[in-house]
Amino acid sequence: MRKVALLGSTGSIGTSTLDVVTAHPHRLEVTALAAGRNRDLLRAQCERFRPRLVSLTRPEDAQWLAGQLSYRPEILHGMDGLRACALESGADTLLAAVVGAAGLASAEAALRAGLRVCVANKESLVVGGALMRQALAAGGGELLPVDSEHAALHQLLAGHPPEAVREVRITASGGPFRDWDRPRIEGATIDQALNHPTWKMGPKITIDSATLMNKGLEVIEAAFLFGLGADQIAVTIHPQSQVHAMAGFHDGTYQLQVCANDMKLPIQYALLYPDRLPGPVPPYDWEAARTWTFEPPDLERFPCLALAYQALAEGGTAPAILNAANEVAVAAFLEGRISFWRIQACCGAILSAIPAEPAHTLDQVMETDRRARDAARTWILQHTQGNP
Ligand SMILES: NC(=O)C1=CN([C@@H]2O[C@H](COP(=O)(O)OP(=O)(O)OC[C@H]3O[C@@H](n4cnc5c(N)ncnc54)[C@H](OP(=O)(O)O)[C@@H]3O)[C@@H](O)[C@H]2O)C=CC1
Ligand SMILES: CC(=O)[C@@H](O)[C@H](O)COP(=O)(O)O
Ligand SMILES: [Mn+2]
Repeated sequence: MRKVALLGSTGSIGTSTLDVVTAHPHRLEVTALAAGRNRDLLRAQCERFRPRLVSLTRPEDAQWLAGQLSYRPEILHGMDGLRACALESGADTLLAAVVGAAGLASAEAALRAGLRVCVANKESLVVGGALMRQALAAGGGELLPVDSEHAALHQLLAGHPPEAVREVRITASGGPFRDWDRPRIEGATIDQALNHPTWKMGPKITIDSATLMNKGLEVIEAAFLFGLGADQIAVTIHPQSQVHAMAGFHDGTYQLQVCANDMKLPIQYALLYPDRLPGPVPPYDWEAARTWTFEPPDLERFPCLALAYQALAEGGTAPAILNAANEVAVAAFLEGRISFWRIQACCGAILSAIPAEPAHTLDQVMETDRRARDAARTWILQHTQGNP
């Protein structure tokens, strides 16, 4: 029986993870659940899964929850609560599904403690990828990707020596603006940007998909997960989201990974690895007629992808700087404070303004994250007085 601490249980990945757990009652058990502010959903999840440790962001919500439950788990809050859920619930597995850099410290701590860490929270690898790998080496546990493209690569690269691989390709749907011209993209509304063509996800990653920053973050994520250089990781636009990644070998051939666009598949892959069991998603329907198309990305209309390659090439804290600027800019866009096009402008400005340094410690990386967030907030104030 695998004992799972689930951080980010109230989100899109979190709820899909609980569907996977429900489908495998003899293999998976929840020992801890952590959420941000959605206390009503967390309360229902607690009654259903009875974790012994629970956490919410705010102390007042933790106190509220304590008065609501029909049993008495330990209820904590804040970053300490996330960390305790990872380390002190008796879990041997962490499913890291918090959104943003807020998920880094708990994922790193779980790796250092030797857990199996299943990472959906790509920002933790972008911000602290080198530190996560050090923690993995020190703890002797496992790091398994949940992001669909990286779970696909994990499957494709298994059994191939690194020297056999010429390149990997991750696919991108292209987002809702794939065939829009630049003036139209510049003025895109919040609702238009949240209208993802193929995946139902949380708001932050959905905006990242619309700018293609999601694919940029995923290029950096792949570099840390698989020890690849920027020149070995390419992006192909595939609007149907059925092929998730490709491995290209030196003889010129490719292997592709195909499955339905349902995150329960990579979640189950990571939780049950190496076992492959029937789960909540039916086998792929090859009897249905399909058309798959592939095209290169357009960096002029989607400059965030180029910024991510730039940050990966600079190395050190550059990916953390880019991620912090992006988190601030996406939040500002979702609050109607900046236009869609300013997301990339803000990210580019902050990446250029703050010099990258070698990333030695978690504290140093988080301090860089704080500085970059402050700089992004200032940039937004300076560039948007009365004009998003
Ligand atoms: N959704 C998807 O299909 C995919 C997502 N990912 C990645 O997985 C991660 C989660 O994405 P997704 O599920 O879509 O996002 P959601 O916005 O749907 O969920 C985010 C979760 O994180 C919680 N949370 C946010 N901030 C904190 C915090 N400071 N402390 C504790 N919990 C917090 C939220 O709690 P609450 O809602 O209670 O406030 C919620 O449970 C992201 O990094 C994303 O990039 C990767 C591939 C696919
Ligand atoms: C499901 C998943 O892994 C997401 O990261 C997805 O890839 C987002 O869609 P885009 O391909 O549009 O970025
Ligand atoms: Mn993905």
